[in-house]
Amino acid sequence: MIRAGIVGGTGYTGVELLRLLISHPNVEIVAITSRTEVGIPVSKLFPNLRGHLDICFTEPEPTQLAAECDVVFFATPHGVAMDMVPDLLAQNTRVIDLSADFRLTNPAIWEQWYGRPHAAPDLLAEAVYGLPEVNREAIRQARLIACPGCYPTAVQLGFLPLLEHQLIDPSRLIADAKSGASGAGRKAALGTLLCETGENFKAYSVSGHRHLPEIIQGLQWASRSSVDLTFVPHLIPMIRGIHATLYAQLERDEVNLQELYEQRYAAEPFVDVLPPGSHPETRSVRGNNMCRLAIHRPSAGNTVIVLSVTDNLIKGASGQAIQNMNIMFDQEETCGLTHIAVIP
Ligand SMILES: NC(=O)C1=CN([C@@H]2O[C@H](COP(=O)(O)OP(=O)(O)OC[C@H]3O[C@@H](n4cnc5c(N)ncnc54)[C@H](OP(=O)(O)O)[C@@H]3O)[C@@H](O)[C@H]2O)C=CC1
Ligand SMILES: CC(=O)N[C@@H](CCC(=O)OP(=O)(O)O)C(=O)O
Repeated sequence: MIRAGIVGGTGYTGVELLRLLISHPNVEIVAITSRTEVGIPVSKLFPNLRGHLDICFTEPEPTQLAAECDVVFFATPHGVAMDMVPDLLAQNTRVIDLSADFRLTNPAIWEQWYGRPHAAPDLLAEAVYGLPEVNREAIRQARLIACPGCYPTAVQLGFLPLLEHQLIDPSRLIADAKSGASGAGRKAALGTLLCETGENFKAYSVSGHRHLPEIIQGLQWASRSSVDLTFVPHLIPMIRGIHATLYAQLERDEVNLQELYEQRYAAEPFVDVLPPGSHPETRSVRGNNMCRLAIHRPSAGNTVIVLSVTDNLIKGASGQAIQNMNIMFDQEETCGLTHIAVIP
């Protein structure tokens, strides 16, 4: 059995980790932390877990977690994991961080976007970016995984095949992305109140979102050249789901793009390339770990449009984290992740 702990168990990615890990046959959840709910049974806060998990929240304490756990998931805001991870690694506990603390390899860029110096810059070179479709072999050996952000997952999976084959102009990429409100987490915030998000639609952080450097870093690894991206996130009045519409300009058109995508992702259990002419829907991935893609080339012109949908809390966060754990601990990669999306 893999003994798993979760730091930040009262948030949305935390409760998704719990829901998914409970149905994993080879995982025992041994610790779940909260600073505010210590001693409270998990099922009191999350009624969906009643009858499935009988443990209480405890303080986030690295020595205790290291003693109890083979792997610790951080489902905490940025800036928390980087203070605790060195202690856990020193005691041979592996770490899967859902926050952005270890996603950017350059500490100066991290400081620029997250507004404080990085507390564990020595670990940035060791951390493995946890996008299995790119880094599977490195993930297998890793002690520390930096799970990709929700937007970066949807955008990178959509652009990768085009960039890996140098088919598009890497200086003219556009990602027009929409997210449900759970992407902002469970903390109380005016902007995610029902009366603020319902029957409303808006762009935000257009002049610069902290996912921009992360997406560019990943796309540059794929293209092995400099990349320029216009990234515009939007908040849509739904709870879960990301829909990214990606635009690129073809520079070579001898390749059948549908076949390229089908071949690139043929062996990937969680990337589904839809038939030509499809329009993927967020509800087709709601509650599951899939990224569904469709490729369009309007009027057979030079503009390629890729549509990419994920559930921000699953392939965009907790499901991808468990996919990484499965790879690290020699489990079947799909173990605990085979739920079918919920419609309606
Ligand atoms: N929501 C999403 O769609 C996605 C989120 N992420 C990332 O995952 C992480 C978690 O996100 P999400 O679940 O939405 O966030 P929430 O705000 O819903 O939950 C945050 C959790 O962290 C705990 N926490 C907050 N501060 C601290 C601290 N200083 N020390 C220890 N625990 C702390 C909180 O518990 P308590 O206050 O009880 O201690 C709470 O359980 C974030 O970094 C987020 O950016 C990544 C991809 C997608
Ligand atoms: C709708 C919404 O607010 N989404 C969040 C991003 C989601 C996320 O959690 O990304 P990180 O892991 O990088 O924090 C935002 O735009 O800040």
